[in-house]
Amino acid sequence: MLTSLRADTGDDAVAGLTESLFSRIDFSNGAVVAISGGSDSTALLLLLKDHLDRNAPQAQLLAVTVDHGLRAESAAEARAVASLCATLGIAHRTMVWSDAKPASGIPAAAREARYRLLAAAARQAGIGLVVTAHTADDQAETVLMRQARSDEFTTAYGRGLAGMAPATLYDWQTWILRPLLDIERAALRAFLRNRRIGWIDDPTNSDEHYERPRVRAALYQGRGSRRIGDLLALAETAAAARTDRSRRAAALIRVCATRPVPGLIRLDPAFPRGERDAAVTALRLLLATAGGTPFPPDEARTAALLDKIAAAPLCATLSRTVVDARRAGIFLHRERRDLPAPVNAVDGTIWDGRYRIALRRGAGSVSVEPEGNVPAESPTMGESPTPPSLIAAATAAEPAFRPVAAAAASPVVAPFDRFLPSFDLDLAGALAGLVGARALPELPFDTGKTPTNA
Ligand SMILES: Nc1ncnc2c1ncn2[C@@H]1O[C@H](COP(=O)(O)OP(=O)(O)OP(=O)(O)O)[C@@H](O)[C@H]1O
Repeated sequence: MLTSLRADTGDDAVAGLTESLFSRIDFSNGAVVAISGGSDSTALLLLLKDHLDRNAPQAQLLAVTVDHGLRAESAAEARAVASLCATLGIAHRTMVWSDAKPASGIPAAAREARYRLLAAAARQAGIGLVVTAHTADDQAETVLMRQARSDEFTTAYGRGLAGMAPATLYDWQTWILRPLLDIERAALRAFLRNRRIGWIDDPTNSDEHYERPRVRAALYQGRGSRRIGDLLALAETAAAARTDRSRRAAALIRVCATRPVPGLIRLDPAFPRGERDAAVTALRLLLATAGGTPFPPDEARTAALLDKIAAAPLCATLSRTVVDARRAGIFLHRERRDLPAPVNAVDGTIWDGRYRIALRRGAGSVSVEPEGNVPAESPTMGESPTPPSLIAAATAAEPAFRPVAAAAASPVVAPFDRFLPSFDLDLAGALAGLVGARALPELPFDTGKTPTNA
């Protein structure tokens, strides 16, 4: 639903608005505001500053600008933002994207770099929260772009049509919140004019060589607000459906999945008989987690696999994961093909998409490679013995360090480790519990209402 903010808004109305935007967010560990100097992020900075001054004056507020180095003016623009922040008494930092730029796919690479640098600035300041100024206009554009790409099936119940999540966990560590998703850009600009604050217009935002500006132009040809309101309503319905399906998939995993040994997941034979959409979603995410792939396998292929599993026995591979369905259960483990070659273990890096490496303090040179052949023993897991050949196959794909005690590997939930949208928090938590990954960091917002759409 669109929230209104009008040009003639007085202090009381702004206080009411900021209350509705920010009061469910816990700022006690501070916040980074991602500010490009454009209208949206400048307005966000002012609104949040107002809110914190009134409600949490001790909270640390840090404005961060990423200088992508893609336009001649970018460094000067970052300085202009720094100077605005100095006037407002807000700490500011510029992070420079200094890596070599790719020949194509610049917007995606810039976005990737932007989140990495924003999260790094937050981490270095001891802040766990980044706030961005994505607006209702941005959300409507996202839905239009995804509509243009998706097929009928995704359009009906698409993950994509839910648009941007109001919150995303980045690197399983830093929360990115988007509190302005219900507010139109025009309203934010009116607010800035009212306060006599200027902003920078980035010419890339209207460069129709890029997809988003083309979609933006098309959006306004269809008469702004009404169209945006319709697209937001569509996104809200899709988000609710997606969150619901994701929660049912999480419940299925909690009931049906266990981990007999590291690297091996066992599903109860009842799993394929769960609600179909939830079972397909659960299986997609389980396959990606077991195989260490950032994207889950295709929905249609996973649905076909689920049908075959129901008619076990079966041994098949999807998403680098062997699926072995037999009387004792349905077992998933990393396939042996294309495991990483022996390499030097680097602290904090991810091995095979599945494990985060932590070197022990003072460890010298450490190598990591797959465990390889192990003798098949036959431990008994409660009442149901796990087939020893499966334990051996799963263990063979586990990481082994040399020297053995110089490092440790902790499991990660591959499809959500980088970006976890709030729609899937419950599902990510169920997967983390299953594989023994680190628990999710505490939520800095109230999940009962927005910003999780839950
Ligand atoms: N260079 C940057 N430095 C810091 N944050 C940024 C930068 N670019 C974008 N962001 C953040 O991401 C949000 C969305 O980015 P996008 O490029 O879609 O914004 P925009 O429409 O240009 O918004 P704005 O008018 O605030 O620049 C911005 O509102 C801002 O919070």
